[in-house]
Amino acid sequence: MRFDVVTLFPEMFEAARLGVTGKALDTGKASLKLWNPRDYTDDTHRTVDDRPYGGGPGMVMMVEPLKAALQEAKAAAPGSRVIYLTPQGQRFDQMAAREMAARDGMILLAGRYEGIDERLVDCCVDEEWSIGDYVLSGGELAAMVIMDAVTRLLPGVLGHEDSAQQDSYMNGLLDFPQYTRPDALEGREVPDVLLSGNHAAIGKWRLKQALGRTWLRRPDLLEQRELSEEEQRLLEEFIRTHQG
Ligand SMILES: NC(=O)c1ccc(N[C@@H]2CC[C@@H](O)C2)nc1
Repeated sequence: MRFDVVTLFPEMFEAARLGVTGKALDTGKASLKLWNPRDYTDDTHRTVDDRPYGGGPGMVMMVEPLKAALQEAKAAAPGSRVIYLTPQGQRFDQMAAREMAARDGMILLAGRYEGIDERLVDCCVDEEWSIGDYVLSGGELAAMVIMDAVTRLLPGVLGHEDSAQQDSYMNGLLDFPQYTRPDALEGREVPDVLLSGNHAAIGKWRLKQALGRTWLRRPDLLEQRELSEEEQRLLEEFIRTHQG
């Protein structure tokens, strides 16, 4: 997976070199190259933004430096589509992460200020994506969210292969509760089943908890998900005990 990012703040992406994403970069499962539009200016002030036509607050990123940076990135990553991070984009979710993880790479365009000149979107952007209905001061954090969600799905990146599969949203349910040592803490105990070593019972308990939590917190997710006979029974059991 090749990530190319067009950004005025390449230093922000040092964060991607930590943790699971850092390991993916170190082992070559992913690569990251940063392209700064400021390096593609030709004036002494290295100008990348200007005032908006039609007036209004703030500044807009100019086409030429962005286009020049994008063209270099495209030459270096010919098969990669250009993704612009923006609240106007389609909503990113786990399904989109799975689809993107199958690609060879992507070029992520992170804007700043009030946004980018629309003619850059028209000429050079293939897809617009949003990580949620809120405004950020730049597209960089949205780009890193997508990079993280995609990288952890790449084969061999997560220590335990099926832990990505177990993740909430991978099977359309929220995650079951997790516990680790000590087994008793200020009178709060770890559920006995988890200490039993009975893996069938543990699996059933976890599925029941995932179903129950989804029912309690995100009933909308349940509506979109077919339940098997066993899942339906486990959920009904959860609801009965939940209602006391
Ligand atoms: N919700 C999101 O994914 C998102 C993406 C980008 C963003 N802000 C940038 C700054 C200027 C313009 O390029 C857009 N805010 C929110």
